Amino acid sequence: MAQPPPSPVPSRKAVLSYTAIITALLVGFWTRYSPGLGHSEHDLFKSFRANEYQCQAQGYTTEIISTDPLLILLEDFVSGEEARGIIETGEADLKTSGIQRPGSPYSTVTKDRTSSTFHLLFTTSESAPLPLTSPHLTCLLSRARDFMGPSLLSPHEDFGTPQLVRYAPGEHFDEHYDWYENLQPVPGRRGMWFNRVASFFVYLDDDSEREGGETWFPRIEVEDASHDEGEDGEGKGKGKWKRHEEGGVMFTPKRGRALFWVNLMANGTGDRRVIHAGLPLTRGVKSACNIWPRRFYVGGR
Ligand SMILES: O=C(O)CCC(=O)C(=O)O
Ligand SMILES: [Fe+2]
Repeated sequence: MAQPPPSPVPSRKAVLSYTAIITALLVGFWTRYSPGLGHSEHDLFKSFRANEYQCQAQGYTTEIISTDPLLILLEDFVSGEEARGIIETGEADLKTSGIQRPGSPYSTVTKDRTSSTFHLLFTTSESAPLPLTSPHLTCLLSRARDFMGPSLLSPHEDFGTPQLVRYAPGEHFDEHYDWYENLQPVPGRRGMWFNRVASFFVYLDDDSEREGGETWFPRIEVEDASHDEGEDGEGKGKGKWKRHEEGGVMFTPKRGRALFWVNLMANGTGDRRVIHAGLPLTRGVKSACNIWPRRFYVGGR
């Protein structure tokens, strides 16, 4: 007897295999070619936390300290509630930062400012990665994105992993750059590279006992405040910043205060003028948050 012709309807097994293959291809394509995490801070916020926490509008002020390189001082950039939430999110994971080596987040260190020779960078502070699922952090990141605007941080670029840092008395952070000497691979995205186009350094706590711990930019000069002491003797910086005796400008930590600066020059190379340090904390505690917006490059170093 003749065999019946093969059925034109694919078997159940075949349909399942096709579906599995197509899904794997789609996932692979997404992982490799999707542009950054994009609005991850908004998306994560919306999807996980919308019913639990609403971002509050935050009226902050700005003061341009330097236009070239661009360095801006922000006041009230984070609310007390957000600052407390961010500290709570990261503090259980704080670990001694220790000595950083090449390839680590701070791979570009020069202590003598004239050579680009690698020196070991020393920080005695503690640090912890901050998960993007923290609602307070996502509110801050979305404010940071709006502050930068899409020409400096395009919608498909992101903030990588923000970091909580904490200093105890005697702790400091040597002079360093936040940008990398070489482009870094974007984990999980073959062919995608990044560098830290700018930095936000946000002070998160207030400690009436605190002394020291200023953030110092030795190569950014401001007009000498001593020419204009004013009635309070605080000079033009009004207690927010002042000239360092060895040159450059240093900023006093205060909750809500933040520094924003641009790390990369127009041609994409790191700007050596934004070298900075965390001066030794002599009393109290200092907690802050690093946010490093990433510029993406496709196709290699
Ligand atoms: O502690 C400071 O004032 C600066 C810290 C810093 O620059 C960093 O963590 O990258
Ligand atoms: Fe830094």
